[in-house]
Amino acid sequence: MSEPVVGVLALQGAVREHVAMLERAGAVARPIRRPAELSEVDGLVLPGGESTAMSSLLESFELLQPLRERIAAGMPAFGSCAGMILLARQALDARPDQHQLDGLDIVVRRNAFGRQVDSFEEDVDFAGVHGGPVHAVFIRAPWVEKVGADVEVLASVPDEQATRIVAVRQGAVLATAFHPELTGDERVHRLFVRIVRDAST
Ligand SMILES: NC(=O)CC[C@H](N)C(=O)O
Repeated sequence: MSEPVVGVLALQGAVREHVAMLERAGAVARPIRRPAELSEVDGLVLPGGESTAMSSLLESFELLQPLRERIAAGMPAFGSCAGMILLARQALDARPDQHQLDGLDIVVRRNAFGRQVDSFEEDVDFAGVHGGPVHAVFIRAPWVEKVGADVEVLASVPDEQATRIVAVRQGAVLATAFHPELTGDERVHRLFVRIVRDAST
């Protein structure tokens, strides 16, 4: 297939950075705000930002249902930070009315590292990404507290109490608690573009 078309949910958050990284990773990237635009992409990135705000914007832009349906039908999706929270089946420490897209059989905890440190950076080994560890930028990041049987853990970091899961994949859905779009290293985006290509052929 030629270059896959990958949307970036553009309601709020780090949209431009993802667009730039996707283009470097060999995709045609498009900001997405309307259901009609969503139907034209082969995959979608849900950026970091604020999951509570994004959740209510998804509803007011009438994207919540179409997005749930496309993800359930197998559209590849990649969520970073707030995007990971939205893709999860359940989010702890979230507002009770926050919407979940249910694309990943995981339970995440919002702002989980935030109790000790708001933001930090760390080099993490990332399964499926070759050429050395990925420099991970965490900004009021969630961690993954529970994973279902079909979920692959791709990266973890040590915390004061335990090792915390910070990157996962289930089928064509990928998520990181950190922001690979902020580092100039497009290897995680390349992995996602490969997932999109494989799903479309
Ligand atoms: N950098 C981020 O995306 C932070 C996520 C934010 N803490 C939230 O709950 O949505």
